[in-house]
Amino acid sequence: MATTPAILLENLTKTYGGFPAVQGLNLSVRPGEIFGFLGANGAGKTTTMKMMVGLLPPTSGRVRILGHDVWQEPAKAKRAIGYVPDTPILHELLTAREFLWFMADLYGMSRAEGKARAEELLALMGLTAQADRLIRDFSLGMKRKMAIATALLHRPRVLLLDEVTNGLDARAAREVKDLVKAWAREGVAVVLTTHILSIAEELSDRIGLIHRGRLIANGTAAELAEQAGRPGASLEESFLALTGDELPEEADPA
Ligand SMILES: Nc1ncnc2c1ncn2[C@@H]1O[C@H](COP(=O)(O)OP(=O)(O)OP(=O)(O)O)[C@@H](O)[C@H]1O
Repeated sequence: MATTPAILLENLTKTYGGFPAVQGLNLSVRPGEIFGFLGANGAGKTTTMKMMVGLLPPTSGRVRILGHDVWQEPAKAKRAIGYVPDTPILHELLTAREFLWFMADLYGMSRAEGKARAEELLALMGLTAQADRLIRDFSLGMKRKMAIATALLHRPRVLLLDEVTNGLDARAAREVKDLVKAWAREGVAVVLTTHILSIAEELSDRIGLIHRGRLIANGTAAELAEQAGRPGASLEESFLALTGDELPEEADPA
């Protein structure tokens, strides 16, 4: 029997006042798979991510997380999702530790479980020494690490990471990339957007290219080069060729 996809997008469409930001997206991501979602500025990546998390209602189409429709069964779907937004939203007047306790409470974790998980994640993100400082006084990178820790509190099976290495120094970025690989090995499905093509190339099992709201290519970096008509090309060359002015046919959903 085929495994239920971790993430399934069916004909997902979003129109902002007549402007088609995302058009008829079909995509399936397996448990344990890392899917890199690439596209130029304004291509529709963040809009798609927000629809996947249930923050933005689609104009049409649907999103299923482990078989649960994000809009019909929001509690079941959202319990499976960890989301790191491109702009982390944190409670600036709480300390790092307090914020994680607060979020654990919102997830319905017991106080003991929440506290233990908070300590584990503070240590994982290298924030233990800063745990009693106000988030307001954190650097951009430290705030990003807090957003990652928060997304992991409830041990999600699906991780949606929007520009997750933004603001991280080289060592922290390396650590986060290694963590993403380790989570995928444990069966977590990961979708990540990034403008850094080397990150997409290193981490992704499969890469999807969104251009003007449409998924125009989908496959490994080598397959994208084939789809661009340039076998052996680098991901950068394929990206530039595929997102040039001529619109290729829409990619097959995987
Ligand atoms: N709330 C909104 N109202 C109107 N248009 C919007 C809104 N949010 C996004 N858009 C438009 O939808 C398109 C897709 O935007 P989106 O933020 O999804 O792009 P993106 O691929 O994430 O871009 P970037 O790489 O620059 O973050 C853009 O043309 C943008 O201007």
